[in-house]
Amino acid sequence: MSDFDIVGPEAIRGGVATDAYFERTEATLRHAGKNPRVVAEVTADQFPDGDFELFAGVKDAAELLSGRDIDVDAMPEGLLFDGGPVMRIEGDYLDFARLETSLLGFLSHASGCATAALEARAAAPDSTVLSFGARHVHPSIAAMVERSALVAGLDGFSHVAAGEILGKEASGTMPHALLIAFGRGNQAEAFRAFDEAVDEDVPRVALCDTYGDETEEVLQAVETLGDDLDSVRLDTTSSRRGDFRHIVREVRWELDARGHEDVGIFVSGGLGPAELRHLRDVVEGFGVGGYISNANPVDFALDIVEVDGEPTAKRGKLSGVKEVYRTADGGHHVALRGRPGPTDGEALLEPLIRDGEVVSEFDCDIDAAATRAREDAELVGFGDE
Ligand SMILES: O=P(O)(O)OC[C@H]1O[C@H](OP(=O)(O)OP(=O)(O)O)[C@H](O)[C@@H]1O
Repeated sequence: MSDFDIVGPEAIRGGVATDAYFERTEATLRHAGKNPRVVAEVTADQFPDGDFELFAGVKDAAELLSGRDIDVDAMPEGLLFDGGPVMRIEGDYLDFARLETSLLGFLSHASGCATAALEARAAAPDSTVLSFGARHVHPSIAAMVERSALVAGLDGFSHVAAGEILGKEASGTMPHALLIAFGRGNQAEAFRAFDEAVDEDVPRVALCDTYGDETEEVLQAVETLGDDLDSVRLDTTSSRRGDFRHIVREVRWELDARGHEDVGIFVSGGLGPAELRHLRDVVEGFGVGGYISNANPVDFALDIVEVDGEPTAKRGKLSGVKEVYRTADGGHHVALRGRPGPTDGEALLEPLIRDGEVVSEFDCDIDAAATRAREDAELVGFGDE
């Protein structure tokens, strides 16, 4: 026994992280002396249908595709898509055939998590929303989950190692395990020890649902930490939840009644967009886990659409090299490259790789992607009820 069952960066970069049929394809084409010049496009749906999703995973895709003798164009991370290509690769087929498996994995999974995170963001635009879902997925993809959440505009995330990769600090306060380690009836002791132990810049957020009634544990936290208490978190287990909104409002009432209007209320545990809409006016923030980390990957495919300059495609797919456009009214349009697009349309695909190098103007910054996502989501009306 040794090591974890994880496909590592070198296998991905080297193209070993591929489906076996690409190895057979390479062998067959080489045997036949064929290596056509192709254009291939990554698409989910062929035609727009009004169902937008958020594009993510481009930074890792660029890392995978760089250093190859191919040209790549892509939508920047953080734009929304609805039919037509999000990425286009042009080159000799054997230069990228075996990369399809990892390429689609990078884009599909990240875009699925980012889209779910954007649904959460849109459901509570004025609340703090944190990503808590790393615990539900394989640790090797935690940074992908947290990055996708940030691209969607979430305010933070919980995973420490992901934070080191992303250059951002993870946030979090206390689990039930801390309260249980101090023992039933000793919540005040736990809150006090936490306050003494952790750095001053860590918000004092007391978890108030471990053994007793939420209101009682909240009042214990207030009595213990006084003005140092920043917020309380209610993670009431589903079997005891009843009317969660009522519980939250009761806690708010009792805090206010004692002059603690400034103590925020955070909630977590099994929350998705519907729950966020239901609670957003009575809490300051949410921890959202599985709704984001367990999201279905987007069903991207890579299809050859041109061979040696001639349009072609498997049936069900559209032949020819395409452009996608965003119009001023938030429309998403697909048209053949070189044909007129919509008059007020902005072409969305940008050069990503030329001569094997990632083009310096292509922006893979997380914060810039989040800004794009916010603006584009507003333009296309994502999440409007
Ligand atoms: O339900 P999700 O949206 O996926 O949220 C992820 C987790 O965040 C909360 O954990 P907490 O730290 O309170 O859990 P603990 O009981 O392990 O302390 C909640 O109980 C969930 O288990």
